[in-house]
Amino acid sequence: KAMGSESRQPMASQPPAVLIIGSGISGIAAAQKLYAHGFRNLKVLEAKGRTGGRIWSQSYGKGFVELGAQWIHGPSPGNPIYQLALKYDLLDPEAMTMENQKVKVDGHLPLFRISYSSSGKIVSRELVANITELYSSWLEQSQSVSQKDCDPKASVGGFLQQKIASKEKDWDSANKDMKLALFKGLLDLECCISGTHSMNYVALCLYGEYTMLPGLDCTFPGGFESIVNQLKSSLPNDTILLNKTVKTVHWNGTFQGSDSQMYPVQVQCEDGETFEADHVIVTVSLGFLKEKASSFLSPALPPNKAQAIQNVGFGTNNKIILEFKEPFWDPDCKTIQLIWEGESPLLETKRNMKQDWVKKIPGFVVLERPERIGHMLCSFIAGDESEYMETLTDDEVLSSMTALLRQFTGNPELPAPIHMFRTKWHSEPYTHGSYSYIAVGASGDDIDILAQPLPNEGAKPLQVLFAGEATHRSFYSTTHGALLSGWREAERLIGRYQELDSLLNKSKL
Ligand SMILES: Cc1cc2nc3c(=O)[nH]c(=O)nc-3n(C[C@H](O)[C@H](O)[C@H](O)COP(=O)(O)OP(=O)(O)OC[C@H]3O[C@@H](n4cnc5c(N)ncnc54)[C@H](O)[C@@H]3O)c2cc1C
Repeated sequence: KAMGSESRQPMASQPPAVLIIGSGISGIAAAQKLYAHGFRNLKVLEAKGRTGGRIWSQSYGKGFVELGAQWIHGPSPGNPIYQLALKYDLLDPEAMTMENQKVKVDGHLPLFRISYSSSGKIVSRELVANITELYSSWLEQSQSVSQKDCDPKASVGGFLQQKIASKEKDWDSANKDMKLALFKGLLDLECCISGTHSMNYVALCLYGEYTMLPGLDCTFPGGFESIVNQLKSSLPNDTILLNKTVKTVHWNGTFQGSDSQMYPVQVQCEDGETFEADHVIVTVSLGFLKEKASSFLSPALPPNKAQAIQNVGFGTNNKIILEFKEPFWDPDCKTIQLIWEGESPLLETKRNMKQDWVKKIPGFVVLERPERIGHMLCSFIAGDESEYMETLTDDEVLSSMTALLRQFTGNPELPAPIHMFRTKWHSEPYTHGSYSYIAVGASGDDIDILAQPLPNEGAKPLQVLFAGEATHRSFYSTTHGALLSGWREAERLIGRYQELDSLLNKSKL
């Protein structure tokens, strides 16, 4: 008998077979919730040799270096990652205080602790503070643009450029160039936050759809992966199959399983192994779907879903993490800003990638817990320059970064870093970028369409379900959005079987 049909057996006598593709936080969260609700015929198929996906904590020294997600964004009661981290006691005491949870950041950029210019000078703190304040207020305005009066072709970059251009006229020539360079750096930083090449790609009308939670961002002393490991520990050991790359999800079919039962879905792996199932939850990244959607599902996705995959944006943000024998920054310094003189957000500059890719780096974050991991600076770089950086050798990146720091600190003798980590999220074939954003031309509905299961109705509904950060309308691009999307799809299945079980019980009365 085909499983998943209206007449299927209740859970207790015939557990539905559920496959989850991907062991990132969304896949693990879906598995954990389903297992907790009695789903015992459950497998997670993961292409890589590790779980966690874009949560990737590399053990180093006596601590961890985060190659993927780093901060709990908005650690407060509304953030499920934070709530779980509290439950499992995974945070430092200061991250658990009420004061921390109440801080309202509202997208305001923290002021960089020290700002160097490309001519090796320290830029006045007052100037940096003024420009950062102005920029943050415009950014806040861009988040509250009314959708009703908004031109659908407008971008956040365009909105900010207009604001800058309108102020530029009043600036005297003495520090006009420095102000423009400061704005350019802040826009480059915004590209890292949004995971895009240019803020001109990010839709203005929907910028406010992303919901920012209160709370001062915090990190996991035992690595972000400690939360994945906690959730994973509730599953039997043989639930997650690593190095199991899914090639095609065949749905709307009739496939015989090894138990001789018939199933509507068959998942075919790259190594030739097949798995039959009643339901598959696809949690692969939007980057992977953009690349592979046409062959990943058979029959192909309905046109509205294929279009939504194209419409929603997905870009690259990478980290370059440098370890120094001794810090050249002050003990209380948490961030270092780089300001490229001569750059302007109002000029479209043609880049010579080989020499100019570093110009996209807005600065550094000083990594916490140096007593465990050494003296580390982490820089971020987004967009085409970031993807170009991935093509360079480690030696090339390291020597460019050393030269960059020597130039900006004005110290040609600055010792070179002793170690470097850098990510290549665009070249990762099972991620193909970093995270999603709402691109110009997309609508919030596109995200909802991405999340819609297939088919939605009929005799065998919910064969293919979709989770992952890009399917969460207000928390896309984050770990909490990913987690909630996994729970959402698990609950969709749980609800379905509760309905069927109650129908069956009624018919027995
Ligand atoms: C550099 C960087 C910094 C970030 N910083 C933060 C941060 O500070 N805070 C925050 O909240 N978020 C941050 N994020 C975003 C966050 O990491 C992601 O939103 C979240 O981890 C995504 O989880 P997911 O389960 O949706 O996807 P993933 O973690 O990508 O999981 C999908 C899984 O599917 C697997 N897969 C793909 N294709 C196949 C296939 N064909 N067969 C089998 N398996 C497959 C992948 O290998 C992967 O393990 C950051 C991301 C990056 C890249």
